[in-house]
Amino acid sequence: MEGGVDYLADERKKAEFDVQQMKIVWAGSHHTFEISDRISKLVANDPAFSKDERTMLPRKELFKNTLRKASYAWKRINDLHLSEEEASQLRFYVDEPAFTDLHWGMFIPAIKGQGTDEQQKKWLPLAYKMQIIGCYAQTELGHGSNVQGLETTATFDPQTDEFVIHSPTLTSSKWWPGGLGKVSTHGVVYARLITDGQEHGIHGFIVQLRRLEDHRPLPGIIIGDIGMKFGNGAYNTMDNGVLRFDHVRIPRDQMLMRVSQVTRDGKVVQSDVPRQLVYGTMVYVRQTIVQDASCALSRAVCIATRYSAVRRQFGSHNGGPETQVIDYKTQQSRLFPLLASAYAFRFVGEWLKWLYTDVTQRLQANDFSTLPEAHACTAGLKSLTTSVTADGIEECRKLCGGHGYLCTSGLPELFAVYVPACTYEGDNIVLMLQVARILMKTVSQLGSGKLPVGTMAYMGRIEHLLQYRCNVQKAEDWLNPAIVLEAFEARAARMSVSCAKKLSKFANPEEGFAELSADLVEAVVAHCQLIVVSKFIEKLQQDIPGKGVKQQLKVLCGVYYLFLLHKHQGDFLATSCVTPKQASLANDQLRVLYSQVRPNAIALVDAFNYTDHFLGSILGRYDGNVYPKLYEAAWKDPLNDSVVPDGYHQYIRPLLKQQRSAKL
Ligand SMILES: CCC/C=C/C(=O)SCCNC(=O)CCNC(=O)[C@H](O)C(C)(C)COP(=O)([O-])OP(=O)([O-])OC[C@H]1O[C@@H](n2cnc3c(N)ncnc32)[C@H](O)[C@@H]1OP(=O)([O-])[O-]
Ligand SMILES: Cc1cc2nc3c(=O)[nH]c(=O)nc-3n(C[C@H](O)[C@H](O)[C@H](O)COP(=O)(O)OP(=O)(O)OC[C@H]3O[C@@H](n4cnc5c(N)ncnc54)[C@H](O)[C@@H]3O)c2cc1C
Repeated sequence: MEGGVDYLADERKKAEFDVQQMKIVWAGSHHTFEISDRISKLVANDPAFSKDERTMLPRKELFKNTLRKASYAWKRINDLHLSEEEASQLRFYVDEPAFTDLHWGMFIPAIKGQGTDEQQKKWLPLAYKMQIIGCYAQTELGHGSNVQGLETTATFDPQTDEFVIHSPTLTSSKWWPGGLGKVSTHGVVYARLITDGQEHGIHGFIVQLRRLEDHRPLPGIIIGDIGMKFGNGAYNTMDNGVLRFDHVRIPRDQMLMRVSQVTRDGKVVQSDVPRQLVYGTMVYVRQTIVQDASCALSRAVCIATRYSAVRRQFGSHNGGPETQVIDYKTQQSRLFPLLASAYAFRFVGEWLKWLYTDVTQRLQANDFSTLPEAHACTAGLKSLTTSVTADGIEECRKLCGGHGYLCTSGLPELFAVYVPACTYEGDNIVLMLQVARILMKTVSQLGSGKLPVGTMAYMGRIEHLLQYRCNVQKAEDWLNPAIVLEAFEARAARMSVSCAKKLSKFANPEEGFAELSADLVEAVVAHCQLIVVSKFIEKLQQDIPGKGVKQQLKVLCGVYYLFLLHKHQGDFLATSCVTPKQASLANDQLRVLYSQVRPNAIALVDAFNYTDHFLGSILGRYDGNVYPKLYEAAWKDPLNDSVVPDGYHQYIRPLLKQQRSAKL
């Protein structure tokens, strides 16, 4: 502990639950806790992983530093014989976006999901040993969301048994892929398959981009970085790239052929797996993004909560200490719902990981029935959780007042790194509209006897949900999970049915869908919030050991759903799911829950088990020793290297002199 002082020690004494057990609940199991605890400390204690000056480095130095860290991380992974799980934790705690994220997170999964057994056998060992480094090259200058609109072509040449990869227009230049700009030797490149003059849609191809001998681009390839992105440090450690092909030839067996095959004579043969598997890597990554959302949000909340307990303003009586800002009800009403959301996203992320694993096992057994559910849940939850997290990080910055705006608070960089999550892996609105299509299809099939399944199963009780009347009489009734679930189900179902009714009035359904798309997005938000609420409630039905742990989670769950109910009162009232009186009782209960969170707030963020290295924030320091450290850090800024700044003689002195002579 810094100087032996723990400014948050009193706060920690107030905790009413077993923090160590909560750490295990947060991590998911003893096993994952043990690994993340050990690896996060290993990274934190290694000066080679220091991130002190990241926001002050010019781009070239910043990038070189990232290369150094990534190569050192790889060395540590090998020297210590880390398992795949430990290695991925190590990369996570190094906490610096790098080409390795795309290599392990998209290139390898794309080959695994879309390559045949033979292709996997050939490419995966090279990738696992990092003898080749790969990226995921899908998006182009002209098209990202509209994957079917990509323009890069892969034309089969039966003479040579090769594909010719070509960028026919400027807008067909690949644009954005991470790791592409300066590092990747290979890419899974998405292109329009053409055989015998006929188009066969978008497919993935493994294309070598750089020579393995000297890293120079292969003939016919133009490649580079797309330039600086938002924020200091932040995502600029990543070499998002541009790539153009001029009739580049690759062997036929480098088309990923699990979904469709091209034969020696140029025939396209469809496998019995659905075409949508070409989108499978995106489904995988969207699922991981939901888990990442809870990490990013919890990190911001940890900083804002600790600082809110350290910071005091106003309210001193008889010379006593001023009020800790965490005791202001307005501060609690902004902070505690975010704390509750971090826990809610953790549990829904855990569930989504289970769903994804289940779907993958079914796919391997040629059962494709749950693919639409996987698509709807990953797309919807990715959108919901990233939007709330991005806004939540910014709210945490405001909760930290002026000091939150300093880079040393860690919040500006966290925000800058995080916000593109609302765009990459599918723009959040575009993904919501995907879920809207599935919701509308589900509603339209309700009369056909086909019962909705999975997270849409509640729609099967549509008659009941349309008749539903909430019977909350007093504030505490809102603590009953069954009542809450029904209210959320009825709201989501009624909003979907209302959209479906309006849609049916349009002669052209596509026109109707476009016209009503803003309403549809609101219905999807209601549906996705229901999923998160229901998974939190399900979590509470499990056996959760540890003194007071389950009770704290019940309180957080209540904060999560009652905050949503309060924020979206308009929906609940407009659909007559609750009365104004019941909405007001919900808000009364919410205030009671805030006061129950208050004494446990610091312990609830300690349960994330983040090291000071990972948090990267003076305001969020474990010991709360904020002011001396802020003061100390200011003097490390390069601007303070000299007492008189560079430029004084050139600009300041003449200015002052001129004013002096004007006065005389
Ligand atoms: C981490 C940092 C790095 C970042 C990396 C990146 O960003 S990488 C780049 C990330 N880039 C992006 O994320 C791009 C975002 N854009 C897209 O994903 C697609 O272009 C689209 C989904 C918006 C439209 O697709 P489309 O033009 O094909 O048109 P359509 O809407 O007519 O759908 C046809 C059918 O397919 C179904 N279906 C759709 N997707 C999936 C799926 N994943 N799975 C299963 N199924 C899916 C859909 O439900 C429909 O089913 P139905 O009704 O026939 O039963
Ligand atoms: C940091 C970062 C990293 C990335 N990494 C990669 C990578 O590794 N590999 C890769 O291939 N790509 C990558 N991308 C690209 C990313 O996947 C795309 O930018 C993303 O899918 C959004 O597509 P877009 O840029 O075409 O947005 P656009 O679709 O042009 O979006 C612009 C606006 O139009 C709206 N809009 C678009 N279509 C519709 C519609 N049908 N209905 C209503 N509104 C609509 C959107 O909501 C948005 O407001 C990355 C992007 C970023 C920012």
